[in-house]
Order: sequence, then C-alpha cells, then structure tokens
Amino acid sequence: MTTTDQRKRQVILAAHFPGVNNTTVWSDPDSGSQIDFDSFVHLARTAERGKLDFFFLAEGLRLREQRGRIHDLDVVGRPHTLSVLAALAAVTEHLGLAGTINATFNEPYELARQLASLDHLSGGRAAWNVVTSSDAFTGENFRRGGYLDHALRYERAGEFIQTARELWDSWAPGTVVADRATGTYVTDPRAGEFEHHGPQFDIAGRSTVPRSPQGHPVILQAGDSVEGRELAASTADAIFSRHSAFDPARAFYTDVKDRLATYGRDRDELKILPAVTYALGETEEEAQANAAAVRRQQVSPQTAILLLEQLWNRDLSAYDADGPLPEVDPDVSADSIIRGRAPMYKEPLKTAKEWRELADAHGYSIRDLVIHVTGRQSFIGTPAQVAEQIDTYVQAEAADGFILVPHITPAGLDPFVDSVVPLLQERGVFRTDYEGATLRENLGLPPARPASSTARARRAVSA
Ligand SMILES: Cc1cc2nc3c(=O)[nH]c(=O)nc-3n(C[C@H](O)[C@H](O)[C@H](O)COP(=O)(O)O)c2cc1C
Repeated sequence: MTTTDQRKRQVILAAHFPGVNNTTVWSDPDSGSQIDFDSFVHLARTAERGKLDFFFLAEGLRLREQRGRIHDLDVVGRPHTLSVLAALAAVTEHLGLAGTINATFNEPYELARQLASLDHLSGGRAAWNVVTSSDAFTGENFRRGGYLDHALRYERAGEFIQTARELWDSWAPGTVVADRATGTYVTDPRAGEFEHHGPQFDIAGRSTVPRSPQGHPVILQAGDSVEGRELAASTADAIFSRHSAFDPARAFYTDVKDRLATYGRDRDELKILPAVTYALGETEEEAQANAAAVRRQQVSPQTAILLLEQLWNRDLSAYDADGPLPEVDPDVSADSIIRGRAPMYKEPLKTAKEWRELADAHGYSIRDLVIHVTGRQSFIGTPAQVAEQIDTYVQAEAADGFILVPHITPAGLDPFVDSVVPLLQERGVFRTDYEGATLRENLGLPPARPASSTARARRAVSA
C-alpha cells in the first residue's frame, strides 16, 4: 500500500555519489573512502532504504591538472562506473543504477552490450547518462585521441544513442526461447542482426546480448547547450541539469519541455532533474548555521586560492586566503592553467572587477569572497522546510525531481533519507514502496520507443 496522492505530481529522487569538486568535504572526520566498495554500498543501500529512484555516478576520464599538478580539489582516482554499478546490482533490489559514460570516445557496439548486460544483471535497473565531454587533454587517453568540436560531438552523440537503440532492438521482445527438447534457443533466425551506416558509425553484425528487461536502458543527458537540449528532447528519458535555483530551473524546464512536441513526444516522456545540495537543522537558524559551516569546510584556505587561480589564470600560491584579493589582473594571454575541464569564466577581467567591488563593499577576504561566489546549498532548512521546497519546485513545474549531492562520502545522504523522505511521503508526493518492476516504470516513463521511430522524428526535424 502506498500513500502517494495521484492528484499531485510525484517527486523523483536520485543519489549522486560525491567525490569530485569542492562540494565534497574531505576534512570532515566522517568522510570515508571514494574507492572502497563499502562506500558505494553504503550510499546505495541508504538510497534504497529511502525508496529513491536511482544511484548516480559521474565520470571523470582524466585527472584534472592545475599549474601542472593533479588538481587537488579532486580526490585522486575512482573506479570504472560500469564495474561499480554491476557490483551494486548484487547488493540492491529495486534501486536504479545510473552511470555517466562518454559518447565521444566509446563505441556503440561495446557500450550497448555493456549497458544491456547491466540491465540483465540488475533485472531492469540500468541507466546511461550520455555526456560528450571532449577536450584534447582528456582525449589523449584514447585511441581516436584528441578533440572533436562541439557540433561534431553532438552529431556523434546523437548517432551513438541511435545506434545503441538499434542494437538493443536487434533482439525483438520474445525472440529468445530456450526449448531444450528440440534444442532450439532462438525462434527468430535474424535475432541480434543489425546494420548501421552513418557518418559516425558504419557497422554491421549480430549483437550477442538478448533483449534486456527494459528493452532500452533509461537514457539521461547532461549537456546544457542548445545542441544538448535538442539531443535530450529528441531521444533522452531524463536530463541531469545544473539549473537548481527556482527561476532558472523553471526557465530551463519550460525551454526543454517545449522542445518535445517537435519530436512527437509528450511532456512526461522527459524528466528534468537538477543536481541539488542541502543543509538541514532542527530549526531554520540551525540549518543556516550548518550551511555556513559546511561552506567554510568546502572552501578551505587552500581551496580558496585554487579556485581564485582558475579565474586569475595565475599562480596565487603566495597569497594569504585571509587577505585581500590580488591587485594584479587575471592573465588572459596565457593558456588556461587548468587542464581537463572547460574554462568556467568567459570574461575574466570583467568578473575579477566585479569580485573586487564585492570584496570592497563587504570587507571580504579571498576566502570570504570565494565562499560567497561559488556554489551554495540549494535547500536549507528544517526537514519540513526542505520537503516543502522540493514539493513546491515539482508542483510548480520547475523540476520533475532532483539528483541529491551530499557533501559527505558515503553517509551524507542518511539524514536526508531519515528526516526529509518521510515528510515527502506524508505529503503524498513520494512513494512509500517501489511499485514498478524496472527503473523505467518507477520513473513513470512509457516503454522505450523503437529506434526506428526516434530516428524518423530526428530526421524530420533536421530536414
Ligand atoms: C549537470 C552536468 C553534469 C555533467 N557531468 C559530466 C560528467 O560526469 N562527466 C563528463 O565527462 N562530463 C560531464 N558533463 C559535461 C557534458 O558532457 C558536456 O561536455 C558539457 O556540458 C559541454 O556540453 P554543452 O555545451 O552542451 O553543455 C556534465 C554537464 C552538466 C551540465
């Protein structure tokens, strides 16, 4: 029995395994390993205890470098996404297992097989977050190497998903019948046969993995450009978005949902899931104090200098984080001192001027300033206030749900599951038990459309 109120829009919740960027607080005594399997198990089991929709892993294909050294806001190294998810399939029962995997450097035949295999092993819980991230520095790791420009990356990503869907469709439902008496295992002699000829992929053969429980694993998309939004609107089941403040979230939601009709899709066929952080307390004042304390932990003096260097594009290691901002301007003539991620600041001189004005007006030190201008907790309050904020976003169509990013690995989700989830359940907007057999069903998604219909819709739009 559930208490969900079908008149109200239901909230989707996922758990992001923390570990990169300065959201994660490694100095906290409660922080554990980002590599030990126990850490993954802890977060996944907590998520499943809270009836969350899925567990989510981001992907970093090369350790970033800053001034030629491994960028120490990253904790060094992490295991491969698909191996972790396959292992988690064995210790969870209902939780979706979502992995970020690059479409620029992989090949559809291999990745489609891996994802279909995960879908089999997990009984229909696999999801793929398609990213295109490409820079020559990251690309050096791969055989095809180097760089694809933005437009080409998206052409490749679109054709990659299309080809993967064709591979998944190459085994139609019900083509596998194991009849031991006659020794027949396959009723359709063409099962698994595929042929794809396109600008990015020209392949043919027979897929080895029979149709998996979801038919097609759930597909998420995480690019923010127009090309990324179009890719999501044409073919994804969900978007991992960075727009978490209410107004930008609502604008993003409307923008992307409005694109769906062009591809003959309903507004419910694509779920919008911003990444969010949270700080809780027994009173609002306590929550605000906790949020401020976490911000100071996240931006240690050393982190403040490292983050400032990313705008200034200079070695600022001689500066005191508790002192004033540098008087020298950012270096816009040199190559970026950070390698392995896109430059965050498009207009460094203008931004530096704004930061100096802000620091002067408030008497901010470097550290205070960085705390002020870099990310902050999305939801701050008592559990009841946070549950209300989440519900408000979803009812107001600013999101279909959220990907929660805790700041402590691996136990940072525990307080949320223990205190906020029950209140969302009481409000009738979150399940009290898993109802669907697969992730796709739990997310309220329709069965996957055949690859041929998605391709037709994409072709019609680009014509
Ligand atoms: C919310 C969000 C999460 C992302 N996560 C990853 C990731 O885990 N790994 C990765 O390689 N790229 C990641 N990306 C980068 C995208 O794949 C893409 O390369 C980048 O956003 C540039 O594409 P765009 O111009 O369409 O935004 C992420 C992007 C966004 C917006």
